[in-house]
Amino acid sequence: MEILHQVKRVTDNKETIIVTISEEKQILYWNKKAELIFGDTAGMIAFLESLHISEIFDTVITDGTEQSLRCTLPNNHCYEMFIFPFRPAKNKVNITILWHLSEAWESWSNWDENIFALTQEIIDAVADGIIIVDAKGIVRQTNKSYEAMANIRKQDYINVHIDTLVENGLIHQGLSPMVVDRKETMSIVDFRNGKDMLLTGTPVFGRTGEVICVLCNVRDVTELRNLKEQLSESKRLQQDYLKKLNEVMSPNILNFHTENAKMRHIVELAMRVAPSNSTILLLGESGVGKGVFANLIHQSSKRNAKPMMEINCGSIPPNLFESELFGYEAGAFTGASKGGKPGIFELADKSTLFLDEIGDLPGDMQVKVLKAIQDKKIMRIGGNKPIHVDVRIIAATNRILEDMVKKKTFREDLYYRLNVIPILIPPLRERPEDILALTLHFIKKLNREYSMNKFFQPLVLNAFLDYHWPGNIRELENTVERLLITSTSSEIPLASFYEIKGNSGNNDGTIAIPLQEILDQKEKELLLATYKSTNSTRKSASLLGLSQSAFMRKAKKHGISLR
Ligand SMILES: Nc1ncnc2c1ncn2[C@@H]1O[C@H](COP(=O)(O)OP(=O)(O)OP(=O)(O)O)[C@@H](O)[C@H]1O
Repeated sequence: MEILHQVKRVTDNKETIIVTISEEKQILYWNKKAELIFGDTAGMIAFLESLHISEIFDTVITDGTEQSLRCTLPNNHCYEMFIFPFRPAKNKVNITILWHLSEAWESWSNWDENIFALTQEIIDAVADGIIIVDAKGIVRQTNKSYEAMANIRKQDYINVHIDTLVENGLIHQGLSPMVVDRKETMSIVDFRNGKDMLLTGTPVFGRTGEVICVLCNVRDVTELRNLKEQLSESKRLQQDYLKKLNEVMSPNILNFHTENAKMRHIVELAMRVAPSNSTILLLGESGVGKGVFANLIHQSSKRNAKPMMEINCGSIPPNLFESELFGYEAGAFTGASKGGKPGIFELADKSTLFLDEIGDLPGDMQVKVLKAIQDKKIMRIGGNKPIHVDVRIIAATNRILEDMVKKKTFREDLYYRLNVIPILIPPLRERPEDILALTLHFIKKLNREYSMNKFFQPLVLNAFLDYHWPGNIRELENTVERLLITSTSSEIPLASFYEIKGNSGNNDGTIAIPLQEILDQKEKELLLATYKSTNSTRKSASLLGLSQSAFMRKAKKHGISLR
């Protein structure tokens, strides 16, 4: 006993806690530090029981070996606990327990207080959260930003082991043990206090290369994640949009072709407005592709599950207008069909109604169409209850509606109703790239349709580029078709183009027909005419003063088929 009291005297001045307990779990003595931390013997016994100490005691007594474990004492500091047997007499075993503050803490607590306070001030001034964990996994320092971010009380964290924080649900996973393990900077994203926190742990090395502590930098990335999600959402939309745009730019979809930059911008605009319900007014000369555009917009809209309804206001007899637009009830007039008939407005419900040649809409119909668009309701002829219609309007005209408004032939109020998003499609002569692209497209298409393999001589393409195409794409398409179908040879010469378009096709007279081409054409005509009349290559050759083989060679060159 005397020896123990001497030990006590020595250890009273130290950080070490020392307690000796009899086999019957009577506390035989403790040092000052133990008293300070546990308060009274009941507190100490309760603490030991919480560690299931009886089992450990049994092992120590029966095996006679020392046991050690790590635990957090009521002062919230982490200690190494050593339990070993002490035999004061034969057949008597007491248990001695020593608690040492963990080494890492010792090195921390050995810091000069002023330096420690200075570090605290520095990390408090940082906007990111900072949390310093020693190599054993015990939280040593936190800064104000971290406390605010994680909504914690400093005392719940400081000197508490990371595992205890995980157990208490204060954090989900500990980063610092992984950093200590791998000795390298690591990051994790943890969800704490309703926020996404990006934790980056950097190991701090001591002079001998051992990890002293881990400096964790914590950043609230909730906003960043939201922005990232928004960004990826907008990227997705952009991808969709680009995909759609590529689809429409690709020659196969809706047969829409363009190589012209201005047209591409117009298509982009059309794609942007397509998903909305806004009314669109397509303007441009006849044959520029207003109908194709209307289709394109409808196909790219949310209404594309139903087909687009189309009416050409320039081709409906005035007396049929109202019934075509709004329909009629059974028996509304003589000749009305029995069951009545829905008009195009009703048929276009939940879809798009394309009002082509809107400038040709008669005055009385202008009022009714305006009312239908405004009220989103129509009344069948002979009907007495309005019918709700959900219709997106696309109107088109090659007329200058402003002039018509000025001349009072087109209602101003209807004009403004329709002119919500005007899209002006330029004439073909203003987009030479399209003349070429469309010509080649139509040649390809017709060759495929008619199983032919015909082509234009390069000069024909030049002439196409020089021609002013008053009828725009429609005229171009018809011209290509006529040239291909009527030509007897596979190679279409310039002369054929002039036959259709006349020399006026050469707008400024700068393209002259090359002599060789005229001669070729004439030679071909002569060969054909002679062969048709004689039906014999030998006779034709002799009439033309050629050898038979020369005649055959020339006929082949001109694509004349010889039976
Ligand atoms: N970009 C294009 N790619 C391929 N073909 C096109 C294109 N634009 C128009 N066309 C073709 O040109 C012809 C005329 O087009 P569309 O009927 O759409 O012109 P429009 O401007 O509506 O004419 P109008 O004012 O006379 O009604 C159609 O055969 C159409 O298929």
